[in-house]
Amino acid sequence: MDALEKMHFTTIDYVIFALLLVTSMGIGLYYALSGGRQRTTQEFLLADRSMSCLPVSLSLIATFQSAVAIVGVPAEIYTHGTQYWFIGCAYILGLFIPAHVFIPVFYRLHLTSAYQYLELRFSKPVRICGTLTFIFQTVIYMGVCIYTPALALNAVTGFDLWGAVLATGMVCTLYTALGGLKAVIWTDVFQTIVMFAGQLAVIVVGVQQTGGLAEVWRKVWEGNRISGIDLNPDPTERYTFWTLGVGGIFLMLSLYGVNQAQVQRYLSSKTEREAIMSCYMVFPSLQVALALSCVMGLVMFARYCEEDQFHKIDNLSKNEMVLYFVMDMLQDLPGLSGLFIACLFSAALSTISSAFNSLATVTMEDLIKPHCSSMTEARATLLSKGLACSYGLLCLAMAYLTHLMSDSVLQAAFKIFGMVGGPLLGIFCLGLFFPCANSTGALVGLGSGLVMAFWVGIGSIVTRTSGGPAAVSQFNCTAIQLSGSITTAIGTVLNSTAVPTSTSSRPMGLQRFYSLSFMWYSALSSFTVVITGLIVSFLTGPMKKEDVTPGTLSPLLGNMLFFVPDNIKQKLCCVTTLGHRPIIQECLPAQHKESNIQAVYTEEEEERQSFLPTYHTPAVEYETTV
Ligand SMILES: CC(C)(CO)[C@@H](O)C(=O)NCCC(=O)O
Ligand code: NA
Repeated sequence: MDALEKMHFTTIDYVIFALLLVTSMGIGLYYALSGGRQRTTQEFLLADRSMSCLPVSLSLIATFQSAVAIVGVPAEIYTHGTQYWFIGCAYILGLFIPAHVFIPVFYRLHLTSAYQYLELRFSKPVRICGTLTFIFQTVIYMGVCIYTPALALNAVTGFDLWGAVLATGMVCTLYTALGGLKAVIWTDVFQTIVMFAGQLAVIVVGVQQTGGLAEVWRKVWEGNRISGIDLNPDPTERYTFWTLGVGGIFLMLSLYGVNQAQVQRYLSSKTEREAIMSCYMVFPSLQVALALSCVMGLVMFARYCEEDQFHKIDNLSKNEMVLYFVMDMLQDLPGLSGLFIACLFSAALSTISSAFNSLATVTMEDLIKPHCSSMTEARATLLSKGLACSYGLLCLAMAYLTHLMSDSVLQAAFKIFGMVGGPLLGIFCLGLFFPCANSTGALVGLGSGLVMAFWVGIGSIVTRTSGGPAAVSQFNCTAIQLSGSITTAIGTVLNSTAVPTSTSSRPMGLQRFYSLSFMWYSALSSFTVVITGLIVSFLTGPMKKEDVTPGTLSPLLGNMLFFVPDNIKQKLCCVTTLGHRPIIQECLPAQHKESNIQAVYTEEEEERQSFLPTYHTPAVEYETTV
């Protein structure tokens, strides 16, 4: 990059970028001064449980759509073709399952932190381990998120790297600490719109400058960027239909099903129905987000595939390409490059603000409150704000750590999600679907899931084998006109063979284990948790059905075991069916009868019943059957 001259921002670009920061601050201040003025933890951490589905859904997609995806996905498409786009298939089950499995249980238990569930279902130590794992995951992830846009901006425009990190970190900390979850959600809405607008603007101008849609299509087609579906079953191939469409489901579940940042948004919804609706509404928006970044990669390819353009971008790192493309193209259109920078930073801000708020929530609810039961609401709220600020500072420190690490940021994010998020997904599944799982099983399971994930994850980093070929050689669209058949033949081979092009022999033994595609990390580690958890539970004495807290098992359990005779089912998992409605029958222990940890059934019960065809029975039915 140093060889290339740095590009420059005009005043209007700076103004647009500043407007993003000022508007976000303004939203923070508005919620600091309106409503309940952020005087209770309910308002600060859960937006008074009053949100409707539209803002919640936009906020849900904003949380895990950071600058990492905005710069990472187009670079991936540019270098390897559109295979990655198949991750869109994973969104179907990846959102449907959270909506109908995780949301109902969490919402009805009236939780604040997702990890409260682990205490209700297992024990306090499990809750604390879950919380610490989440904190670990989020702290690393937010370092990558804040660093990525600053690095890209610095590489291409020479804009001060740490200045950008500091400015975004500070603004984000301030509006998060002042305005609470309401500010976080509404800034997410604003920032998501800016994000879409920025990407769309770049695509429109890009298509125009490349000579129109037909020309872009011709170039990407002849340049072999349109990948057919790759059904290669080899789990070490980085991206195939299986790693993306099936492995991706587990990734999505760990993010949209059990991650505190998302669970907190479901819980802030007015009703359970709104929470489920918001999860449904994520689907189209996430497809749009994916399509925008994939198309941007294609336009980028069309622009640089000519012989004389090729060198401009070919020697850049994957994290710098997109910004170079944007600045190169928009140089004569003042304002538009500013809009794209705003898009990049919007994506980053909306992710780290969610991180600060969810970290403050779990630290308060899971680590502090249980030990200070006498704390006043005012003190607790003040402390939560202090926590949000402290995590803001920690985020800056993490940005520095990321600086020391070098990897494609998209792969880095997926590895973090899989290595740490996967075991968390496993422990929630163990609790929801396996009544016999006990607390020891859960703890050992979580531990072994983490060990397994770190073993393969660190192994892949040390041996540099993270799943298949690192880079496919570039295809040049003019070269194809000259020797089309040869290049097409190479392309076909690349798309269909199991043999990594970079190494001549298949990795064997442990080496092969280390080269597992990172898209499988979530599935691998969550299965490890469930299987180890079950084995240890059986060895140490499975949980007795009377001891399982009501409302902590998935109501779908009965439906899923429809083929098992009722009496065995009852023995197996204390679930029985009454007509078509599964109920958790005999599990209701005497001590829970009037306990407040029983599932909460509100006046929306009726509405919910009509919304979902086969569902959990209201609390009344517990009483009649016990
Ligand atoms: C989480 C998914 C896969 C959902 O599409 C996507 O947003 C993504 O690729 N995220 C990468 C991580 C990030 O953008 O921070
Ligand atoms: Na974001």
